[in-house]
Amino acid sequence: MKRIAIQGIAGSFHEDAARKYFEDDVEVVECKTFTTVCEMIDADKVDFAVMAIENSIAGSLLNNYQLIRDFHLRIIGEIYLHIQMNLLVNEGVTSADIQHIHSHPIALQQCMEFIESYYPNAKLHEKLDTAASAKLVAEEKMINAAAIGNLRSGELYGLKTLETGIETNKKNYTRFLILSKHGNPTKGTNKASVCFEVGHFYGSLARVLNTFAENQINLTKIQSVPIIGKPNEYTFHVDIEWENGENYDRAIHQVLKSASSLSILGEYKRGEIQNQ
Ligand SMILES: O=C(O)C(=O)C[C@]1(C(=O)O)C=C[C@@H](O)C=C1
Repeated sequence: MKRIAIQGIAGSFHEDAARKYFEDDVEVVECKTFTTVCEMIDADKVDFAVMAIENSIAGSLLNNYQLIRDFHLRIIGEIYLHIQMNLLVNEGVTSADIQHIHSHPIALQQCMEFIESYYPNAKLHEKLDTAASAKLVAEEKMINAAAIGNLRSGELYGLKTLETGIETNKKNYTRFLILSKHGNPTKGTNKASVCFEVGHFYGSLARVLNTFAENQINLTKIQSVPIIGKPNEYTFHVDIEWENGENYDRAIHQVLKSASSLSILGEYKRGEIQNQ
């Protein structure tokens, strides 16, 4: 059984992602912060980590890009999870009783339309993860509060579901990266995450991007991450996909000539977004 570090506790979406990717062959190691997650891999206390990197509504988790670089972690895979949110309460609690709503900040953001329409006066409480909110509402036997999370967290902590599918946009996906300390060479890779820096002159970024295009490398994401302590300077993180591995190798060799630095954070098999 593989030991997997996640930020959050059992019942969180991170646990779902870990179970789905490793087909339930997991012992989840709960961590309070993403930094602890990275420390656990670094200290060889876990085999892998699962880390959210972006959500289709809330956007990228910029700090996680930084952590992956700081800890020199390898990206060995990815998984997309369709995120459905639910309003969870203790037995006997009705919608009229709800004055407080607890959840992860991104989960609250994903349900803002529902909250503003039905609970405009509720006090929102940001917690470390959705499952921790469900656990808190259950353990404290709150009778004027609800948690927002997945159905499993409700079952796990004994809450009932008052409303289901309360996310604003039904096409709500979170992409999770699978991280390890030592990347194992995998066969059949068709995607890579790389990061690079370019000089401050016109066309420097365009030249790198053109190199990918000229080699038929499909760019699926570009994210600039500020370099701390260097105002107006950025590291560019890109995700790229290819049909032919030779094109990828050639593109990387050519990019090395125009970027001032380049790191390959991982080569892996692209995850599929399953349309619901
Ligand atoms: O709180 C959780 O359950 C998490 O796994 C965190 C998290 C996130 O970081 O975005 C994961 C998926 C959802 O987008 C909402 C919250």
